Amino acid sequence: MKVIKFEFFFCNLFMCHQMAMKKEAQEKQKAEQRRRAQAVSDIPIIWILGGPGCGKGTQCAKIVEKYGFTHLSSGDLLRDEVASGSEKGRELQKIMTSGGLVPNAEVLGLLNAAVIRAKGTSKGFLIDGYPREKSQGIAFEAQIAPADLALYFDCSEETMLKRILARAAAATVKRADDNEATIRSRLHTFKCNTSDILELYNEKTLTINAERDVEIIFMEVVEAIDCMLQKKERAAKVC
Ligand SMILES: Nc1ncnc2c1ncn2[C@@H]1O[C@H](COP(=O)(O)OP(=O)(O)O)[C@@H](O)[C@H]1O
Repeated sequence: MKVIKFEFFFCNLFMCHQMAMKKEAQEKQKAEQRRRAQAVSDIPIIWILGGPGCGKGTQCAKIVEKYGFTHLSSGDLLRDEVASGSEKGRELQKIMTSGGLVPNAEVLGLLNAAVIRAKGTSKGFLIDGYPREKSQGIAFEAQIAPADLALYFDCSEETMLKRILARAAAATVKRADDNEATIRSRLHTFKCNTSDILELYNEKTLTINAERDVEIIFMEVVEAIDCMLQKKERAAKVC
């Protein structure tokens, strides 16, 4: 009887110890996440939203030229993974050529790694093509850092379709997803998720009419970024 009690006591002690260790590891992980988020949140983060062919790429190039920000395109990061020829890349390619969304864990992992690589020298991040779903935005802000601004390039479906078809016809290197069926599917995926994102991030989103001249659109972009940078600077002084 005594032996059983003794064993029971040690078994409980062992379990308590295991639980305490697990809790400690979880706390450490949370603290590390907070530390990383703090380090990144000093750097401006801008989400670039809009459907395929809305002109995000053109505006991102102009923003990089003016502000020297780091441009991270989720589509480019995924295409790099596909080009690496890995098993994971082959899986991703299947989803991408269907016009659907790849699992967020993959995209966020690639973005997170790219942010970590660049954060020591970056003046700001342009996160292009992300979030594509409300849940992606929530995961990004919890795991990387809050976004300071979202720019949504609003464009009609006909214009986007026309632009991508024209771009595909002129391109020397064809993208596997630039055929009419996949473009329609990409437009559909975009349409299904965007209103939820705009609703959740309404306060930090500027909707820009992307059917106009590139330079006129860029003037609006610059105004929004300058305003955000001033706000961030003022907030840093108060802290
Ligand atoms: N944030 C994301 N979440 C899930 N899938 C993504 C994301 N970004 C890109 N992708 C995948 O990569 C494909 C190409 O993305 P992208 O180059 O941004 O093209 P698009 O011109 O359609 O915006 C998308 O159709 C999708 O399959």
